[in-house]
Amino acid sequence: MKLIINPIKQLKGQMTCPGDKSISHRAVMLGALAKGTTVVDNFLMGEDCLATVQCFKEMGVHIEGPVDGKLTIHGVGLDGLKEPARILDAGNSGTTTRLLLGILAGQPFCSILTGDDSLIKRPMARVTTPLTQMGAVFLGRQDNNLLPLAVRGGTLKPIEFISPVASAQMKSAVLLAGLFAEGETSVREPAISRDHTERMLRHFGAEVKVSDQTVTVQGRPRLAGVRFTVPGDISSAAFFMVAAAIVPGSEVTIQGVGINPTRDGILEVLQQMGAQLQIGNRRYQGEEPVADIKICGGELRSTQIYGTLIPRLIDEIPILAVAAAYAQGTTVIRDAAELKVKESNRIAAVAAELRKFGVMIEELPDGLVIQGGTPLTGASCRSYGDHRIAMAMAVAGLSARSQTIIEDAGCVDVSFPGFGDALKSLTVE
Ligand SMILES: O=C(O)C1=C[C@@H](OP(=O)(O)O)[C@@H](O)[C@H](O)C1
Ligand SMILES: C=C(OP(=O)(O)O)C(=O)O
Repeated sequence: MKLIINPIKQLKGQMTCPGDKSISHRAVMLGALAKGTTVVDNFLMGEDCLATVQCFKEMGVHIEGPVDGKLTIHGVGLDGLKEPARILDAGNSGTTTRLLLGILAGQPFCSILTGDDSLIKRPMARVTTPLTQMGAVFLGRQDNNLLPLAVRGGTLKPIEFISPVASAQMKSAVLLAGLFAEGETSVREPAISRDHTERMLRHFGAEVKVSDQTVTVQGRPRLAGVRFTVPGDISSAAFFMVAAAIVPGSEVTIQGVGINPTRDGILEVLQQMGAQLQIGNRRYQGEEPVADIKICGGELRSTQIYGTLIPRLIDEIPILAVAAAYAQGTTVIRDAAELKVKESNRIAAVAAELRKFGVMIEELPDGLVIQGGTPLTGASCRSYGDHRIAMAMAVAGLSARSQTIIEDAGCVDVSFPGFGDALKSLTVE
């Protein structure tokens, strides 16, 4: 599938974004491990979350839907998963893989997990190493670093894990494994990463303590099914926030966006860049804060993005690089080496594709330097099979001087099915 983007006059109107991807994955996982029924509304019907649903069905969990965003999970309890007869396929999803490895580590059975061409290149030793310390046995290429991975789980012992990277996937893998260990399992991070696992564990009835950068979970909790609505995904809203910000005269309101403080770095950065952004109607959906976000087009200025802000906006860096290309001055992004091990090497992909629009951009080992303010020409872009690169480059084309084409853009369905239609519905040509 190709996305063809013609320069537009304005973006105007109201929209909602699909459900949060991180929260949707966790809802399936904890719903399966709970006793009783969990009903989730606004579940993300993206390919990544559907892969998670399929993996749990393979382990004997009865799941209905998703139909129109409603998913019903008939939980089997902490000890109720069954040995899967088939290889579990996480598709393109790092979150499915790493969190599921944490759960598989605690199962008294054998399982094999694999994924697509991108996922089988992404590092997994970051989770298999602590999970091995807890007592799980893995077999995989490069010292248990690469999928496909075979897992023999079993009785686990709790650990105090000091994580070298601020990664919610690493933290969550160890905390989920900690559910199957007697006693307290803790994870200390160098900076705080998204805390959806911690919030949702509490919602299902687990005991979770947080102090500074350390999270502790008490093993063998009684998890009970819950009902909740998944907030709109701020990482999907990000494309429309930046689109509205860079196209003069635009005015877009995105309703029901998750604004969890461990995820809201983009709001801070866009405000620093001078974007006209209003956050209103703040409320809670379950354990998660949400709000309506209104954003209007105008002049942007460059900024610096680094340090503890990075984990709070890690998935928004490709689209923030597009905002930087339209901003006056030089934007510097540092401390983001993690971008090299996402669905693509996002530092290299953003640099290569924005150069095609005529943007002066330099790659750093851990970031990017972007010279903004020069008008962009249209470009013919690759997606690298990476949903966030495809959507970021589509947005870059909205205010360019000629047509932009994104090849191989079907990958947007990983996190944002209907992205193209949502864009069209707000476009004033
Ligand atoms: O836990 C999660 O749901 C996620 C954590 C982040 O990855 P890392 O933990 O690798 O930083 C993020 O990039 C990913 O899209 C989703
Ligand atoms: C990095 C991402 O996801 P995952 O790690 O789950 O593949 C993402 O959605 O940008």
